Amino acid sequence: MSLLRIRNLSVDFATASGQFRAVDGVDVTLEKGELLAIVGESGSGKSVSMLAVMGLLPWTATITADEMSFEGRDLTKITPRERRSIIGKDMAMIFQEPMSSLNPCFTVGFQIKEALRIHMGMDRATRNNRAVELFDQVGIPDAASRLNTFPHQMSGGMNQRVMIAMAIACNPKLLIADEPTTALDVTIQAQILDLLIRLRDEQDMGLVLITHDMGVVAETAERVSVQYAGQKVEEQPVKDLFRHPYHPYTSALLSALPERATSKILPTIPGVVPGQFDRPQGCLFSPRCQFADEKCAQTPPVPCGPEQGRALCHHVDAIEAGEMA
Ligand SMILES: Nc1ncnc2c1ncn2[C@@H]1O[C@H](COP(=O)(O)OP(=O)(O)OP(=O)(O)O)[C@@H](O)[C@H]1O
Repeated sequence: MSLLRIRNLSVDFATASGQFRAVDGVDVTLEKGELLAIVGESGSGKSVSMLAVMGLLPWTATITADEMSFEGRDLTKITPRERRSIIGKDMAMIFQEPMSSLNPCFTVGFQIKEALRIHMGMDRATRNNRAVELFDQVGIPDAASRLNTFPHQMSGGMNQRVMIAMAIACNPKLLIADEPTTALDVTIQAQILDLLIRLRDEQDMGLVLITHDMGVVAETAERVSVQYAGQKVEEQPVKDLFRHPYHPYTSALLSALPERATSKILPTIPGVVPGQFDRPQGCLFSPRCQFADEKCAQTPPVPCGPEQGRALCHHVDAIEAGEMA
């Protein structure tokens, strides 16, 4: 039984200017202890798909899925009470901006102990000991006295460690990290990623890492799912994806990596991810794809087989054969 299994997930938002499909038929499978990276540019629906799993989307969102299960439990059918007992305990999520996720009015110690009180039912002394232990575990120096500080008295990196400590406080089986290092400087980024991977190894939890950074993916993940405009366009083990991407969007993302650059100017992908009003009729990547033809513009593609990374493209074979150059 998979830890997380999602089939054909779609999310539509009701907006002042009509319905907007932010996630379109996405599948995600995660096994116990596995590290899956979800990559894609801003606006590709990475966060919304995981917020749907966590039940954290606003009322304007309509979620549909053929299956959305956690350890075999159907997340679409559980009561709000059951959901509250799972979220923050068995399933936890950390966000990009620690300062906007922590409550500025309470000390970080109060916030972590509150999670331990509600989910683990620990008494005051046990909560305090566990909070110190967690701060030590995530590398916060002088843990006991740090419990009494407010978020604004700590650096961004330390606050992100507090967020991680809170997320792992109840030994979650699944941790979703939504661009956990984007707001941090490069040296701290590496420390936070190392910390997440170490915790994954120690606690054997499933980890979903949402990022737009292919460099981070190369260093951390085991499997990669590439999302574009709300759709999954390719999925492969990380080594295979870097060696042989099948979807032109994946190839373009990889070509934009500085270490793969063949000239002084890094290649970019022209244009932007389509929004509510400029969604193409056929392949959503077609307006930006160098291989797109009339068929791509008119007809939505269906995914290829697993041997071709389930690439959502009409021309995988022809591109490989060099017929579309
Ligand atoms: N509450 C909302 N109402 C309407 N549209 C929304 C809402 N939340 C997100 N969206 C839209 O859904 C799309 C996908 O957003 P999402 O945040 O999942 O993208 P992302 O791939 O995670 O990007 P980023 O890297 O910037 O977080 C975007 O076009 C966004 O504007």
